[in-house]
Amino acid sequence: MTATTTEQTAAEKTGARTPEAADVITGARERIDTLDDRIIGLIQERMAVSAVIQEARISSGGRRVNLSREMEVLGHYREALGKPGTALAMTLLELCRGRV
Ligand SMILES: O=C(O)C(=O)C[C@]1(C(=O)O)C=C[C@@H](O)C=C1
Repeated sequence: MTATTTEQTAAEKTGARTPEAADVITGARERIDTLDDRIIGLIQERMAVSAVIQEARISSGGRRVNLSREMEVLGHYREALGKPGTALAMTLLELCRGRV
């Protein structure tokens, strides 16, 4: 690429060394972008449901956080995804807690 142009070839964008590999990667990246949009939508839906629970608990006089339930959620993700699942669940709980 020269200093005067910002256009990249498919191979440069994907890191592939052949046009065939570049096509595979470009198609798979589109699927990943679609999956990421769905995952983000599901996370936003989870945040809204979690807010309903926390609101009900707080307005009934309870606490926002329920640690025993958080342990169940962490265990669920760890069983499905291993150690990184725990980190993912902690991030999800951080996103979901304290929005009420
Ligand atoms: O299940 C609950 O009791 C919730 O409040 C939901 C939730 C969650 O987002 O999973 C959020 C906060 C609590 O500390 C525990 C879990």
